[in-house]
Amino acid sequence: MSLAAEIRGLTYKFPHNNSAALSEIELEIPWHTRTLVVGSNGAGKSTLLKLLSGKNLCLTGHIRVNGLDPFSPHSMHKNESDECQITTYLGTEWCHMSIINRDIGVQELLDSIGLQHHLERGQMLIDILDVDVNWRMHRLSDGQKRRVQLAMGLLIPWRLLLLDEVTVDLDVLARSRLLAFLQQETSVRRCSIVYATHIFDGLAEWPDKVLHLRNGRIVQQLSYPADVKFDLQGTNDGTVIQNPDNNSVRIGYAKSLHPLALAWLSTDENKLATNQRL
Ligand SMILES: Nc1ncnc2c1ncn2[C@@H]1O[C@H](COP(=O)(O)OP(=O)(O)OP(=O)(O)O)[C@@H](O)[C@H]1O
Repeated sequence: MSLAAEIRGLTYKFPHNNSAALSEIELEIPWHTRTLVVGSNGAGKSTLLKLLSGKNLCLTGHIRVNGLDPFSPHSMHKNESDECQITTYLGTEWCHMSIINRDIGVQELLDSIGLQHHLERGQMLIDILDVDVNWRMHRLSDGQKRRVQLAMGLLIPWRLLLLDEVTVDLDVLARSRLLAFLQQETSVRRCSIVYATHIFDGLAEWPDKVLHLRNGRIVQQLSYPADVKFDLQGTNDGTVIQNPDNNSVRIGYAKSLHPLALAWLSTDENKLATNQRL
């Protein structure tokens, strides 16, 4: 299988919603890559990740993850010859589930998902995320719960990891260690990551590709290093210069994707305002 994921001609509408949440999506995710999805609230990021994870059924278009339809029962379970599960989706809802917010220990939770079969990986995640296995879930802060979710969610290796804004309440140290771990994972084993976020700290050189979603459409895709250059010499703090002759951008001064996200979302807002006036 040459691609981790492939989407062709995907258009998706939620029931009782007249406008499409995603329109005419064409996307290829090669193995060993990290794709960052950028877009304003409601742009379609979560919908895209949920369709890739098989949580929602795609009726118009074609989605393959690891060569399989993510909605088919075959892709839900681990293949016996493969130690990995096909997709892991980690979203923000987990921390609010009542089953998590009760008097249960972290050790019990980790044991219940098979820590004993992944002891070395489990210990590494516990260290990276600074999780205390003696914690009781009902006494944890949001950020501590998030760390437990990530330690549990990443325990069993995956082929495609879908991260839906789940690093938002981590402290900077845990987030930075986690990003380094994820980068290492995609370089040492056959897997890829798609990560939707509004927080761009520490992400300047983390992705291989950045996708800009607007109103459910992919309006730009930048590949590293060809299309993204950081101008460390310039004095024009945070200016984004779009090359009119090709798909590339030059990001001024700050080695951060924050200026790029800001420029993209401001364009989206201006386009929306123009469309509303018409
Ligand atoms: N369950 C649902 N039923 C109907 N419409 C929905 C549903 N979930 C999302 N939508 C609509 O689909 C569009 C895309 O939503 P989505 O949640 O994918 O956006 P997002 O980019 O993840 O936004 P955010 O940054 O706010 O998380 C929005 O217009 C939203 O109103």
